Amino acid sequence: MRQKIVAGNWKMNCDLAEMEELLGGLKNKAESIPNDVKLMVAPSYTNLYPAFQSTKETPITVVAQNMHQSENGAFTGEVSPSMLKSVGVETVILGHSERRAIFHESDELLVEKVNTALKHKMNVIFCFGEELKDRKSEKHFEVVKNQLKNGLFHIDNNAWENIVLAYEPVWAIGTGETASPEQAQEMHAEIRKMIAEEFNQDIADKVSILYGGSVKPANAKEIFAKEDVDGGLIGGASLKADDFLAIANSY
Ligand SMILES: O=C[C@H](O)COP(=O)(O)O
Repeated sequence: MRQKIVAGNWKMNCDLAEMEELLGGLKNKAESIPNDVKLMVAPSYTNLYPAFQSTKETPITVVAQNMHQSENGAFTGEVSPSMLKSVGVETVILGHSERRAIFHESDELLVEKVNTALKHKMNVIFCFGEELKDRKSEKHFEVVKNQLKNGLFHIDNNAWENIVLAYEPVWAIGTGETASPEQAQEMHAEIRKMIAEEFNQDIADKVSILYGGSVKPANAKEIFAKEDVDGGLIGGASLKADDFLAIANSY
């Protein structure tokens, strides 16, 4: 049975007071979500420790949106894996399309980040997804395969225990345009096939694959109903407690 996950990526939103209000709304009703759904939130760096403290006795897991690939050193503005772990964070999102596009994170850099995270026994939510031009030219499977091959498929078989995948077609992120449940299912099934070919069927069957891109209370149920979709990585809709909980309750 694969772990179902609904994760909120809060991106560069919420100052401390706003986050506390949002977390308060989630904590009030977090017990209402199905037991087999793991609820995660990814606040900004400055809010990680207060979020961790505030959710200690709740089913909510706090994760980081990014981290540096080095342990420490002269990297102004960066945060290392041990810094994250020291404030209670065990999971990090890597490879988000905004990191790739705006901050020029390459596959090579992601290999380093993945290795560092695994070395520190952290869990990784590895994001990838094609752009609109790739889908229009029917290169979406190829693009996704290359992102996985070049950024993630170097890991050992046993490292898969610490990996969650998040397929996020760039054209669906923050645009209001969602991949159809069929498009999501088609890609997720293909990803599992790629993993079975490169690793083995058992790994492919066990890894959770989340869908991300304009998931909302109105469309979550249909998307989550698909066989190979194991949850969602939610941006905009995770910033409203009721919407985020409604998405988690769509299972
Ligand atoms: O990490 C989350 C994704 O970028 C999806 O964002 P969105 O739900 O606002 O489209």
